[in-house]
Amino acid sequence: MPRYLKEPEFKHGQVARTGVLLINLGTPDAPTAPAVRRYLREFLSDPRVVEIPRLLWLIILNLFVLTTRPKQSAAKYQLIWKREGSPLLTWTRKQTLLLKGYLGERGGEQPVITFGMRYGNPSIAAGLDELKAAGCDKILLLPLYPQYAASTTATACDAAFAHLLEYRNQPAVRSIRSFHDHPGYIAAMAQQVRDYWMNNGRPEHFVMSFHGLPRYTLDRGDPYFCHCQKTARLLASALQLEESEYTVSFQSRFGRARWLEPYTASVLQQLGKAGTQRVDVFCPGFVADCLETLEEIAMEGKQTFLAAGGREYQHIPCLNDSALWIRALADLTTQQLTGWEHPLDTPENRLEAARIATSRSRKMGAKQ
Ligand SMILES: C=CC1=C(C)c2cc3[nH]c(cc4nc(cc5[nH]c(cc1n2)c(C)c5CCC(=O)O)C(CCC(=O)O)=C4C)c(C)c3C=C
Ligand SMILES: [Fe+2]
Ligand SMILES: [Fe+2]
Repeated sequence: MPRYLKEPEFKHGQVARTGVLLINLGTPDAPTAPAVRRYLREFLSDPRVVEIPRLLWLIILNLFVLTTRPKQSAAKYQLIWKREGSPLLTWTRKQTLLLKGYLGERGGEQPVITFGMRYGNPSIAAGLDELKAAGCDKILLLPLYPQYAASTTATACDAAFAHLLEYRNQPAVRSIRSFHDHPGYIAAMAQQVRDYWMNNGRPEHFVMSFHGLPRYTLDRGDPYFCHCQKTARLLASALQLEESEYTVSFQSRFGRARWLEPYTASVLQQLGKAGTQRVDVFCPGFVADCLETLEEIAMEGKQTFLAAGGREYQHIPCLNDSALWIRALADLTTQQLTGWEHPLDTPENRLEAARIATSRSRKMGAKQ
């Protein structure tokens, strides 16, 4: 039964607020095979992620993928797991706290900020419930994927909208579709890379590696590939790189189908074979370091490049908690919230709400 049939949700005297829900992919609860299996089951059962005929895929998923991959992936997660937990979760939590602090420093009315994960914990539903309990009647969804893909951004919004089916008193909702060309995001990445080069010297070749997608997504109209190319072009231009000095590639291929090309592993192999002295790899599509950057790029990528004959390999960390990135997040948020005032959010109504709240708490106090 939908929850709204059971619960009256209208609270008299509650002051309306604005909420921001940061959303990321999610990660297993522990680096163990059972926890990774639970996570992969939820992730890979999403029809937005694997678009092959349902029945066929559920058979493959249950008979082959979930019987072998959890153990292999858990071993990889063990290599990158931190004392506080999964890097993706800890960075997302830190970004949320820093954004709160940053907006707090700007003064004025502050939105309520929290985060939710599309798969695993804490969920998008829990994040929305938290915002609702705080009295938010306007909610901004901010999926932390710079480039739009149906398998990431769209499914994150789907999950949020699906949870709203449970509410009687729904908030107004806005969502950020992509920020692949946002000047603040590009500037933050350019600074991150420049700082790295200042401390560690410059490479002979620079690789920008994005998460891959099946090639059919491009044919079906997903803008992801084009968003990645635009991000790469803007970042290369901010770094004043010539076209011959960098390569754009796609990592994390899953399954046997053709994915977006060139594949990062092939690019690293070719660069190694060509005797490149030093390659630096940066992952603009990930705003937080995670399994795909810390294991696949920093560890596996290095092995691939060195085994092919390359000399030196560096993985440049993702934006994580860098100052310009938190500022970019604050700008993205503020730009969306500006001009979204509630028509009834007048000083008179706020005063009225405060009066109701005060008289109610006085009555409660008298009872005790
Ligand atoms: C940044 C954008 C991402 C896109 C686009 C994306 C598409 C996509 N991914 C898979 C399969 C897997 N991805 C896995 C991990 C993973 N993927 C992203 C981001 C994107 N995925 C992140 C941030 C992570 C890391 C999560 C973490 O816990 O650190 C995994 C799980 C690990 C493994 O077993 O390899 C799978 C599987 C598909 C099929 C897909 C698009 C169709
Ligand atoms: Fe992925
Ligand atoms: Fe991977």
